[in-house]
Amino acid sequence: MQDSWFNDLHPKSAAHGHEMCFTDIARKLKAIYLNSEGLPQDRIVPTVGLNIGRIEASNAKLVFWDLGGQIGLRTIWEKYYEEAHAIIYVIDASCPSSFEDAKSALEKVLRHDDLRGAPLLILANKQDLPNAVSSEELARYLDLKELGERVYLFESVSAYDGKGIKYAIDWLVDALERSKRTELLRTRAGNAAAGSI
Ligand SMILES: Nc1nc2c(ncn2[C@@H]2O[C@H](COP(=O)(O)OP(=O)(O)OP(=O)(O)O)[C@@H](O)[C@H]2O)c(=O)[nH]1
Ligand SMILES: [Mg+2]
Repeated sequence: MQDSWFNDLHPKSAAHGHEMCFTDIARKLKAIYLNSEGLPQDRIVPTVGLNIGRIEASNAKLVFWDLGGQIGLRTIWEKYYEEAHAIIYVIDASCPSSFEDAKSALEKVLRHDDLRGAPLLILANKQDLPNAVSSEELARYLDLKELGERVYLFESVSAYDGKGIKYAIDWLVDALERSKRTELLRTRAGNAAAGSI
């Protein structure tokens, strides 16, 4: 899972959960939406703190909080939940031995009260590799019981060739626009701004 970000004219956020590869996805997003390459692939290292990325997609300004997926860093994630508008969770689809861990970490994310109603985008990354499983297969492997009423999408992507990324982000922008949580967080941000005048 990685992390993400959103803020539009009215603040919008997406927290991202991630299981490897979020940073490369963020790099690809910048390449697609900002015509900028970001860091070269060989300069991307495991994320320890927080990387912040900003893009504009479908007239929404998105702010991504990219968090490290290493086990020892996951306790940091929940500090970002309350203000996140959505969750992007990136899974290395070419590495089935990591799915069990990805599943239990994601279930914990989904059980957290502070993320209630946040749309969930699960990216089955590394589709450029021949052994990667599709988003449908990944959904079957994970067999998430915690989805409840949550709006979610499993999508096959590759941070290397860009496959699926634009579709996934367009879906997320649409989900955010329809989300009650977005409304709630915007109202809260508006009230906080008014209170500080
Ligand atoms: N083949 C392939 N490799 C990828 C892809 N995305 C990321 N990688 C590689 O996978 C490794 C991990 O990528 P990162 O983007 O650092 O993963 P991360 O999720 O940010 O990792 P943490 O920061 O530790 O949470 C790097 O060696 C990347 O080059 C992809 O779509 N295809
Ligand atoms: Mg990273």
